Amino acid sequence: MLLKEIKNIFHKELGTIYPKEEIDSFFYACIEHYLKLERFILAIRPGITLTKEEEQPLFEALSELKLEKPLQYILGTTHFMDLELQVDENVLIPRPETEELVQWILDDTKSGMSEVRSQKSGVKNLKSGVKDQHGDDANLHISPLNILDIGTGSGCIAIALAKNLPDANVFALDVSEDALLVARKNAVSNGVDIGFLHQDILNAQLDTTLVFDVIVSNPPYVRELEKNRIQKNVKDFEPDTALFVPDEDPLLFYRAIIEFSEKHLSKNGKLYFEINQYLGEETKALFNTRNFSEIELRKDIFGNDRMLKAIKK
Ligand SMILES: C[S@@+](CC[C@H](N)C(=O)[O-])C[C@H]1O[C@@H](n2cnc3c(N)ncnc32)[C@H](O)[C@@H]1O
Repeated sequence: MLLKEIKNIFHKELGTIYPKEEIDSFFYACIEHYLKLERFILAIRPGITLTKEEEQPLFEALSELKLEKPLQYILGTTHFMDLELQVDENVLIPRPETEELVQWILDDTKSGMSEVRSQKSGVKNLKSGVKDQHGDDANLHISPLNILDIGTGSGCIAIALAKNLPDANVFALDVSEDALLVARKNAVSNGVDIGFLHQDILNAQLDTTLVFDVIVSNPPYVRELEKNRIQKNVKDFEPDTALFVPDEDPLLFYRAIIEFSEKHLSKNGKLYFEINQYLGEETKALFNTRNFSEIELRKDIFGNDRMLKAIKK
C-alpha cells in the first residue's frame, strides 16, 4: 500500500479522537520508529509503497492509538531532557515539568560547586598558589555529592542527574519492582551507574548511616477527586501507584519524605519536590514545624505551582 494512503487511514480512523496535528505527529513518529523513515519522506517520495510486512506495525500502532494508549507505551520509548528512555505500563511517562525540576537541581548544584571551588582555591592560593591546568587548585578535593531520587519510576530524574553530574553518587528508590526493572535497563542504556533501592518510602528501612546531600522526589500526588480532570490515556494506561493519593490525605508522601529527610539528609542538604499544582501552599506548610529553612515554591512554564525546594538546617 502507498505510505500516503496509510497516512490518510490514520486521519480517518483517529480524526474523532485527536486533533489533526497530533495525528500527523503520531504517524511520523511511527514511520520513524518502525521503518526509520524521516518525516519529509512523503514530500520527496510521494509514491513510496510499503510491503505487507512493513505495514503491519503501523496498523498495530493505529489499533492501540484508537484505544487511546499513549504513543510512548506503544513505541516503548520516550525522551527526557537529552536522554532516550524505555517505558512500559509499569512506569509513569516522564513529563516536561519534571525536566524543569531536574534543571533546577542542576543549576543549583553546578553553581554551588563552582562557589566551593572558587572559595577553596582562593584560600589555598594564599598558602600555596598551586593551580592545575584549568586554574583550579590542584590539591582541591571536593567530596562527591550523594543524591537520592525517591519514587524513581523510569529512572528519568536519577539518570538525568547522574549523566549531568558524573562525579555524584546517585541512588534511586521505588516500591515497584517492575518499575525498578525498567529504571535499571535505562541506567545501563544511558551508561550511568546508579544504586537502586527497593523500598516503601511510607515505611522506609534504610541504614541510618546513609546520608544524602540532595533528595529529590516526584511522588504520587493526584487526588481521586481530580480523576475526572485527567485524560483517558493517563487514567486507563499509566500505573495507579505512580499517580493517585487518597482525597483525605493527599500529602502523605510529602510528609513521609520530609520525615525521612530529617534522618537521611545532611546539614544544609537540599530537598526538592515536584508538587500538585493545587496544593502548593499546603505542601509548603508541611515544613512549618520542621528542621528546614528557605522553603521556595516555583512555578512551571505553564505558570502552575509545580516545584518546591527546602534546605535542611
Ligand atoms: C509520579 S511517579 C514518578 C516517576 C518518575 N520519578 C518521574 O518523575 O517520572 C511516582 C513513583 O513513586 C513510586 N511509588 C509509589 N508509592 C511508593 C512508595 N510507597 N514508596 C516508594 N515509591 C513509591 C511509584 O512506583 C512511581 O514510580
